[in-house]
Amino acid sequence: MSQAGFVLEGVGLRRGGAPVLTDISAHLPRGCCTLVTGPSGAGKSSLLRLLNRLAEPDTGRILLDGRPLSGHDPLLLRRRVALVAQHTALLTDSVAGELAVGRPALDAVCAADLLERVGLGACFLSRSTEGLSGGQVQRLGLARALATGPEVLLLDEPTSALDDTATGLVDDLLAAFVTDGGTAVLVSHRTAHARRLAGHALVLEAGRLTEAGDPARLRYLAAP
Ligand SMILES: Nc1ncnc2c1ncn2[C@@H]1O[C@H](COP(=O)(O)OP(=O)(O)OP(=O)(O)O)[C@@H](O)[C@H]1O
Repeated sequence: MSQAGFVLEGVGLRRGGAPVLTDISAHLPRGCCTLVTGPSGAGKSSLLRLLNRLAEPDTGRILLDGRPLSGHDPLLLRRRVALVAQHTALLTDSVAGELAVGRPALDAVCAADLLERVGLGACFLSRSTEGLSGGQVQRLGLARALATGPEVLLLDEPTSALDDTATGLVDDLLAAFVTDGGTAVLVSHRTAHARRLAGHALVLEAGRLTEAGDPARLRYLAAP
């Protein structure tokens, strides 16, 4: 029987003539938050981009619920598997416009609710994107991803520009997303994330998978 969630089989990726990911085999279960951690440059963001076909592996393959990702239409896949990038690229000049990128038919009540959930508040709905702070743009990126109603959220350091209060709010939102049956893949350096959110963790070092399993048992996360 196929495994629910993502399965990576011998995945390799090269960039600029050098290996970025080498022979990664792993399971990222459905209905769970998987933390992807490891040192800077280990290949975490590159791995995330493979999961919604923003990049394609050079070797091996990735399955989602038993079906090769290469057989999924990339645009349809990205509605189900939404990426919140490390640095959100704004695509319009208004907050409402950004949310509509994710779901054009989004009504004002739902849009206001999304902004509340990420801690921006409904008052942001009438704002221009000009002048938003880094932390506000980061939360708008998360709201934009949630607007599509994704099954899977891919999150690349989603709280790197946030203070402790806003980080706690985003963590609560992610925990609720997973409790409601969603699947999350979270790239983070913060071990607090592992303790609070992750049911499973992968450690990448120099493009290789060096540990996988219960975050509480991983050597990398136990290091001071
Ligand atoms: N398009 C590219 N061309 C050349 N090298 C690349 C490209 N994309 C990624 N790399 C290299 O691949 C390696 C992994 O990058 P990646 O951004 O995936 O790491 P990361 O673990 O997410 O790092 P960080 O924690 O610093 O964000 C790095 O050495 C990076 O320079």
